Amino acid sequence: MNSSNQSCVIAKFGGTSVADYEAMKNSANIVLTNPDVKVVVLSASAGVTNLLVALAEGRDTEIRQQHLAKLHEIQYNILSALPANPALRDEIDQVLNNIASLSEAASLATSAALTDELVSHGELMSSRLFVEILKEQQQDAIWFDVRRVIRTDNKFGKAIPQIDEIKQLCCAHLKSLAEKHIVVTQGFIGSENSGKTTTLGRGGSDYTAALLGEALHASQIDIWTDVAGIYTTDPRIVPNAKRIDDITFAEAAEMATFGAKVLHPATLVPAVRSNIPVFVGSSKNPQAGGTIVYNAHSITSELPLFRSVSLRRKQTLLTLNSLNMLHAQGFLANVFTILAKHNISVDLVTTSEVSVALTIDTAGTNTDGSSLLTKALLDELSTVCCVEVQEDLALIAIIGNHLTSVKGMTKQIFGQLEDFSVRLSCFGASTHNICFLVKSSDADSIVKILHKAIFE
Ligand SMILES: Nc1ncnc2c1ncn2[C@@H]1O[C@H](COP(=O)(O)OP(=O)(O)O)[C@@H](O)[C@H]1O
Ligand SMILES: N[C@@H](CC(=O)OP(=O)(O)O)C(=O)O
Repeated sequence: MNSSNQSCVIAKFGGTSVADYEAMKNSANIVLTNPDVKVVVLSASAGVTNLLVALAEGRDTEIRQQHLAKLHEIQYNILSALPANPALRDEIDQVLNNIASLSEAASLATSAALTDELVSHGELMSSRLFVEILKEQQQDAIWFDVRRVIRTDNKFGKAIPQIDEIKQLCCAHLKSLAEKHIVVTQGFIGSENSGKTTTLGRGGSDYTAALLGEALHASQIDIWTDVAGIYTTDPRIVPNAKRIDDITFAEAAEMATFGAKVLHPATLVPAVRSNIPVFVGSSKNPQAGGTIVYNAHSITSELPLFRSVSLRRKQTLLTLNSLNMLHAQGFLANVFTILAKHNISVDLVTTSEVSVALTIDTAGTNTDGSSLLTKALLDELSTVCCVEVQEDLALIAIIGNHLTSVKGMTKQIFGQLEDFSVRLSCFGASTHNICFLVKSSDADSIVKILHKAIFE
C-alpha cells in the first residue's frame, strides 16, 4: 500500500462489535471517521462461533434445530434492521441452508475439516451484512473472501499461516482493491493448498488483521473490542483495573501469551516483525481512547517494574517421575520428542533429581475445543516414566520489566499468597514475567489480591 504513499490502517472488529445492528453501526462509524482504514476484518457476531462449534460436534435433531433457529435469529435481527434487500436476504438464507446441511453431515460423522468449513460461515455472514451497513452510509465498500489470500497449512482447527504466500497473494488480489475501496473481509478463516477452508484457532481474527497488515505494509492495526484498551488485569475480574495507555510489543506479547484475552497471542508476531503499531480500543466508546502497542524505542517514559497481572484458566500439570533420570542423559529429550509428536507445546518446566513437572494448556485454542491431553500421549509417556496428571489449575503471571534485577521483588509477590498453595512457579527465563500455578478455585481471589497490592 505504501507504494502510493497512502496510510493504510487495518481495522478489526471482534464479535461484540458486530453482535447486532447497533454494534455494527458503531463499528461502521469508526470506519467512516478514519479515511486511512482500507481493510476491515470482522469476527462472527457474538455467540455465532460457539453455536457453530456446537453444531460441528454433531447434535441430535432437536438441539440442532434449536441452534439453527438461534443463528437465524441473530443474523435476521441485523438483516431486518437494514433497508429491504432481497438479494442480500437470499445470500444469507443460502449461508444458513449450507450451515443446516453441514450440521446434518456432522451429526453423522465429525471431522476437523468439516468443523472449519462449518464455523467459517459465521465470519462469512457478519462480513456480508457489514458491507451493507457501510453502503447504507454511502461508503464504497466491497466484500472480499479472505480465503483467497490467507493461505495456511492443513492443520484444521489451528492452521499455520504461510507468510510468504500470504504476502504474494495479498499483492496479487487485495492490494489494488484496498487502494480503491474499503475492503470488508473475514478474520479467523483461511484456506489450505487444495482450497479447503481452515481456521487459525479460537480468537484468531486479531491474527488475521496482523497478517494482512504485514502483507499490505499497514501503518497501523486497530483492534476494536468491548474494552477501551489493555488494562492492568482483566477488568471483568477487577473492575477498577487501570488502562495502560502505551505498552511495548514485548510486554503486550507476554500479556497475550499468559491469558489477556484482549489480544490473540500470535497477533503481535507479524506486528513486531514488521514494526507496525497496534491500537486496542472500544468500538462502543471510541472517544475513550485506548492502548497503543509499539516498539520499545517509541516509548519515552521509563518502563514500569509491574505492568499487569494475567490469568490463564484450564491448565494441566504433568509430573513425570523416573529413576532413569538420575545421572542419565537424554531423558528430557525423550520426553520432549514425545510431546512434540503429539503437538503439545510446553509452557512451564521445573525439574528435580528424578522428576520433571511441566504445564500444558490443554484447553488450547483449537477451533473444535478438543483437549490436547489424549490417551495416546499419556500411553506413550508411560513407556518412559510414571505420569501424574493434575487438572483444574490456573496460571497466574505477573508481567513487568527488569523483574530479575530488583531486590525483594519475589517477596512482594509471594508475600501476598500466604493463604494459598502454589503448585509450581517459574521465574528467570525472561525479565518480563514471574508465573505460578494455583488451584482454579483460588485464581480470581489471587488476581484481586495481587492487583490490589501492586496497582491500587
Ligand atoms: N488485561 C486485559 N485488558 C483488557 N481486557 C482483558 C484483559 N485480560 C482479559 N481481557 C478480556 O478480554 C476481553 C476482550 O477480548 P474478546 O472477548 O476476545 O474480544 P473480541 O470478541 O472483541 O475479540 C475483554 O472483555 C476482557 O474481559
Ligand atoms: N469468531 C472466532 C474468531 C474471533 O477472533 O472471534 P473474536 O474476535 O470475537 O474473539 C471466535 O469466536 O473464535
